[in-house]
Amino acid sequence: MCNFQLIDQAFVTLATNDSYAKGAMVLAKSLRSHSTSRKLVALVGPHVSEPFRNVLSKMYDEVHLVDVLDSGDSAHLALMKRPNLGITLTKLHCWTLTHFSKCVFMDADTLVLSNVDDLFEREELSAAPDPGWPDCFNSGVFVFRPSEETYGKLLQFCSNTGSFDGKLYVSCGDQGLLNSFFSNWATADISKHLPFIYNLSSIAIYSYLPAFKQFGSDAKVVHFLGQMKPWNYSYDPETKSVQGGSAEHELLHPNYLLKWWDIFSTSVIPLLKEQIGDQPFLSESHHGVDRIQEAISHIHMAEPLPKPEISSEERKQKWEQGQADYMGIDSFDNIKKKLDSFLK
Ligand SMILES: O=c1ccn([C@@H]2O[C@H](COP(=O)(O)OP(=O)(O)O[C@H]3O[C@H](CO)[C@@H](O)[C@H](O)[C@H]3O)[C@@H](O)[C@H]2O)c(=O)[nH]1
Ligand SMILES: [Mn+2]
Repeated sequence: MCNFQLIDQAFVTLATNDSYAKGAMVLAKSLRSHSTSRKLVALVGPHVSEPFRNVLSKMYDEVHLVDVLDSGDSAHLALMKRPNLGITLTKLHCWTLTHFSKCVFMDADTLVLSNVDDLFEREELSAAPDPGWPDCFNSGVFVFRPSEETYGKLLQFCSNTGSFDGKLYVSCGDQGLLNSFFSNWATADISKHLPFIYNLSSIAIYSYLPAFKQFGSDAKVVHFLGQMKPWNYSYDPETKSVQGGSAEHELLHPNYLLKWWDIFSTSVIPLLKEQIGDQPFLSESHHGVDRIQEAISHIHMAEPLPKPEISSEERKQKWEQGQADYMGIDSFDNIKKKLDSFLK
């Protein structure tokens, strides 16, 4: 393969805040340690703090600030019509990276377990099936060709779709949007179906354990899909153990969660320390809102904070976005209880 092709192609990710930026850092490190020959590009939103941006700049070949509110293009217009499209529109910006001929988008909550440069042999739009509805692709890993024309069409599609039904408050994830846009993915061309091992989501481990036991060791990319992200847990580097979930996190993420934390603590924390000095990086609870929650929980001493109640409509929406609360209300035990009550 000639050199030109290598610098002409890139892995692209997105982070709109410091938490997802941590994910992007681990992703970059995992791509590099499996010797990718492609460029690494991060799209960041304006809420990513400067120290985090600096670290991203060290790990990525290019870091692009995407401020949809400030873009002055049709993305801005689409946002005016549908305010909940913020992060989705930021993700769509990857199509504007036209100095590359082909790219692979990877969610910031993915982790590479072996070299996946062969993905660049695929065409737009290649992706793996979504575990929840396999006739849809999961938009956590996909191959695409940057193009102003496609970008324009996507924005057009985005601002038109849904506007006729007046439900402007309904949040619109990029996955639904991309599946509607690339609507013949399920049937048109099997070469655009990536094997599931290129986007193994934790939810599949949970729903088809025997298959995971058989094929899990072939996984090339793991995707921490859902509400609990690796950075929401805490880590003890002495014992190399992860805390914060219930026993089910063992089932949900097995060793992948440990792998994520191992990379984060050995390769990312030192870079963050250079920027912001010593901080308790081994747990998210020391940042922002969580810090306040932590302070309150100290006042109540040993009493754990009750989880905020969520309405069944909100819960349904979260399920629809692939964000079931597996550690809490949607735990295996609770689901089993519900099923048992139906079967009685
Ligand atoms: O506040 C946010 C939220 C998301 N992201 C980025 O957007 C991606 C998708 O969000 P994520 O929380 O990873 O969603 P998932 O839990 O993976 O859920 C699903 O639903 C999303 C919305 O449709 C799709 O983007 C995902 O690919 C799909 O797996 C992230 O990885 C980040 O790259 C941010 O930068 N900031
Ligand atoms: Mn994801």
